[in-house]
Amino acid sequence: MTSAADSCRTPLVEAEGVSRAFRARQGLLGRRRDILAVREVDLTVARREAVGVVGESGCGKSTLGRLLLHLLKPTAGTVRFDGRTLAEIGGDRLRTLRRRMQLIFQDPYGSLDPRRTVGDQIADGMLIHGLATPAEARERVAGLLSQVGLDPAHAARLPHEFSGGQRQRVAIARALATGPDFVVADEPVSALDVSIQAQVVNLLADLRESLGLALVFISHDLHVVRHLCDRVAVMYLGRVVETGPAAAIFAAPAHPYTRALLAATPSLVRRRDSSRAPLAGELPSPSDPPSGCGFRTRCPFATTACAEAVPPLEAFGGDGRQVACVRVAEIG
Ligand SMILES: Nc1ncnc2c1ncn2[C@@H]1O[C@H](COP(=O)(O)OP(=O)(O)OP(=O)(O)O)[C@@H](O)[C@H]1O
Repeated sequence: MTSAADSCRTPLVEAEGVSRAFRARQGLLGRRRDILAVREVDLTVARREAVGVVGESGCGKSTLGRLLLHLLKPTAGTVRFDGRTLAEIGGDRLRTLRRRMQLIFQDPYGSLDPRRTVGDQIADGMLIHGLATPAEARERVAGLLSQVGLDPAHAARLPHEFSGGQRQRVAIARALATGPDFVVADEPVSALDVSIQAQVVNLLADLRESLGLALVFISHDLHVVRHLCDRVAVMYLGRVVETGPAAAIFAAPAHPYTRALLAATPSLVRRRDSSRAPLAGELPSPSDPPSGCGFRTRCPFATTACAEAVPPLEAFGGDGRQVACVRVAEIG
């Protein structure tokens, strides 16, 4: 049996060697091919920790988020939640764990039923999991709405009666209704007007703090990730190429891809830093990645050695970071 102290030390979520393949057609009439959307990813999320997952479109961020929540099954590797391997449990035990993990989507309108009141939709999780009677659920819905900054009297409204930012607040209230300790937020503000993105990000930051949530925050907005996250995992073609404390990575990115990604966000770049050139060239197809390091075809530092083997993620810099690049020590 594990003691309470052991259980606090165990990461809440642990992905080990996780991969996920999809069979997909290339173009309208093309052959079916396997796309390895996520490749041999190791990632841990501690209790109360916020981990940002960043990278270009198609690099596997959403797939990884769904694997961590067991909404998708890995084709290889394991995901553990609170010390238990999710693929090995089922039935009631999995349902009990499920209420502790929630997903917040990019598009709150798409994830809310347009014909049901927001109150009923927020109450669903509590009723399905038997956490409350209908009367208790109504009361808790009112509390959740005020917790996310909405008027509790608006529980009887339909989703279209809210603005985009308010709808995302409703989606957050719905995710919190089952009392999760792990939340994956997949681009939760990118569909919103820029003027209200910060309000929703601040709400997420406050809720994380007050409720002690572990959060995986998937985003291509590096400013938001820097503001919100303790740690970052940078993905390229399904693999994590750099991971470590957010402050260290944003101050001095080590992997050539992280450097390029940050260089593409001008206000994050120190002036006259010539080691960071923005990304050149096309993202290779995930169904036909380059041999060796996936980034080598766009990397200004690549040599023939980079084509030979996939570089492992290795400790670098002594600040808790890991980098998958055989040249990282040389390129300074
Ligand atoms: N259900 C699916 N069937 C086939 N291919 C898929 C499926 N889901 C994802 N993919 C492919 O897997 C790769 C990774 O997709 P994923 O959505 O995880 O990336 P992402 O980094 O979240 O992208 P974005 O930022 O655009 O959401 C892409 O090439 C995508 O086309």
